[in-house]
Amino acid sequence: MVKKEVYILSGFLGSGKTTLLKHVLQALKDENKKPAVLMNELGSVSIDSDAVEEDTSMRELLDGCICCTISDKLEAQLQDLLVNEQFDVLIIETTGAAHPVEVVDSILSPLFADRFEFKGIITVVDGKQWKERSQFSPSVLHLMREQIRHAQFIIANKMDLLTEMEQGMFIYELQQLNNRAKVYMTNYAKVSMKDIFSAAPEIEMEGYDKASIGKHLSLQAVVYTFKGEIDGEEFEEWVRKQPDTIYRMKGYIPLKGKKYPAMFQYSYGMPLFMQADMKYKTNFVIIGEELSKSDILQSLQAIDHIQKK
Ligand SMILES: Nc1nc2c(ncn2[C@@H]2O[C@H](COP(=O)(O)OP(=O)(O)OP(=O)(O)O)[C@@H](O)[C@H]2O)c(=O)[nH]1
Repeated sequence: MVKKEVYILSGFLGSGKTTLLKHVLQALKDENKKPAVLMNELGSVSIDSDAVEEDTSMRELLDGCICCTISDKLEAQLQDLLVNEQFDVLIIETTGAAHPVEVVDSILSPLFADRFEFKGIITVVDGKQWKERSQFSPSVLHLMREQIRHAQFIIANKMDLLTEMEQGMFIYELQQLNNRAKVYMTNYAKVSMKDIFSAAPEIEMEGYDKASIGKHLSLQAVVYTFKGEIDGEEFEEWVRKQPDTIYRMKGYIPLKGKKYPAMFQYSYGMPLFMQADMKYKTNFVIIGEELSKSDILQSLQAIDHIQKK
């Protein structure tokens, strides 16, 4: 089955994400590719959905930020799109207050490992907002930096509102934060999408045991598929031993004595087990920075007790 390409549009409130979305949709149509859009708004009413024409499949996640309150709903929406809609490329526009890595995390969910091909995060930065960033709180500043840091493509937008000197400074500062991303200077987010579409996919998840996020992304994903049974205590011990550069783990763990594999969630130090009510594939995804893939796979193999017949 051909995997569907996924792009995440990120960027702080008002930076120009919806403006960019319109260009992206037009460019996809010009290439005869059918887009689908998933939009997330903090409020309970969507304001931007008018940007999407009626012939494009769209789902909306309202009243919450993808990253915290409704990540389960996001997965349900992704399932719904896969089952009910025909499309080639999925664009996820996140709320300006979202951390993009949390969204990548859902795309990399074990549920979708063989359906989606993650192509990258496109972050829009408002040059004027950036210039005046000292007015923002430390946590907002942190979020803006994170959105820039994790992008594969940076749209340095609203250049019309900056002098040439300021533009130079802006690009320099963006590159200080992320020198791996491609940076485009734009007015009204007008960028050649051909360049972005033709870039290599960021994460390949073929064969489940092989997942590498592209050379220029600091995040990595490792995927393991359990083949035998897992002892709960051994697994907890394994989790405790992992480095704190692991931000996220998620998957279905075939615990000894349980009918179905249990759903395991871990984010920023907090582990959580949930009973599943059906048999999911026992894929387990680990996302972080500076991970040793071989150590992770070997240590998981060591607690994966495959029954000998
Ligand atoms: N001057 C100027 N205005 C721009 C530019 N790009 C976008 N805008 C305007 O900035 C405003 C916000 O743009 P949007 O595309 O709605 O931004 P957004 O990131 O989707 O906003 P949220 O959904 O609130 O996060 C709109 O009024 C745009 O017309 C630009 O390059 N220059």
